[in-house]
Amino acid sequence: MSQFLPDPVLSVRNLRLGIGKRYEILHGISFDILPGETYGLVGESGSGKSVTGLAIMGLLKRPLSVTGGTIHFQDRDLLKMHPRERRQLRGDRIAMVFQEPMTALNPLVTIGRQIAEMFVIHRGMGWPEARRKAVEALESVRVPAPEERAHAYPHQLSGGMRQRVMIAIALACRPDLLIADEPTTALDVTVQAGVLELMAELCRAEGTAVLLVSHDLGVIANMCQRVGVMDQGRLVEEQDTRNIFTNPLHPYTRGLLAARPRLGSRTPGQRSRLIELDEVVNAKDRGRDMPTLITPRGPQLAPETRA
Ligand SMILES: Nc1ncnc2c1ncn2[C@@H]1O[C@H](COP(=O)(O)OP(=O)(O)OP(=O)(O)O)[C@@H](O)[C@H]1O
Repeated sequence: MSQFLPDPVLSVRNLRLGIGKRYEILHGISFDILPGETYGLVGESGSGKSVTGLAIMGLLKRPLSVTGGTIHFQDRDLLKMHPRERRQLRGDRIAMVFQEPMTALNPLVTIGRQIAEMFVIHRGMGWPEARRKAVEALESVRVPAPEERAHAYPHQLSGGMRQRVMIAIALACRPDLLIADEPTTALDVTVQAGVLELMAELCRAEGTAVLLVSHDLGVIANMCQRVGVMDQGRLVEEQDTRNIFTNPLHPYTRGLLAARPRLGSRTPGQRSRLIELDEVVNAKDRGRDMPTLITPRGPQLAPETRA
């Protein structure tokens, strides 16, 4: 790294994933994330964004496995770590927010207890103190009446509230890296912006680096300083976010931008919530606060738009 840049919190080099040796899914991708930076991974469905996040977390499931490359987290090679050490790191220094909180939360355990568990497991607190911290954590993600809500089960909350709980769990131990995989895709468009803004605000306050996986260029434009574009298991372009929208270099990126949904194609209800990407980029250029832009699930590229 240059002498002007801090050491990356995460450094992925030539990462390969496959099903056995025969079928390769990631063909050697490399990227760094700096402390406090939000780095976006964008690409159409099946391009390999989620498996990249899962590989970093050490949560790949068979038949998928890492077949080559390195993943360094604060100078430690995650792939060479003992599984026990890696488990300790997970939830503590590296945390993840998934797309669908219902699959990540335990339906049989109150949300207060699920948050408190983080403090018990990773901070060695007793339950009474951990419960108090859990209520504070609910307060920090702006869940109303946190004392009462701590006794609720996941199914008793709305989708937006459940995602806030997921964020509270993920950020409980103030991780250095948060992996957020389509954190708002399952939510109503009206709820998405609030949850994203909250996540950004909390991460900014703690200096947490974020790997944001999204198919949604609007979300990437709003949230990320740099972006990597994935296509069929390859990172085909990496740029500062503003440049990727004003000067996309790779034909695939140009296709992705050209295929983004336009305002004219939306329903009137959605239109009132949406602002064109160009407006976001222009706002960035003028150095004023960015308008909020959220788009529904992204387009699939037609084969002719590929490189
Ligand atoms: N458990 C699995 N077994 C076999 N192949 C898998 C498995 N999980 C993912 N894949 C394959 O890996 C590739 C990348 O999938 P991945 O889920 O990372 O894509 P993505 O870019 O995150 O897409 P999406 O936005 O739809 O989640 C796809 O070809 C997918 O079919």
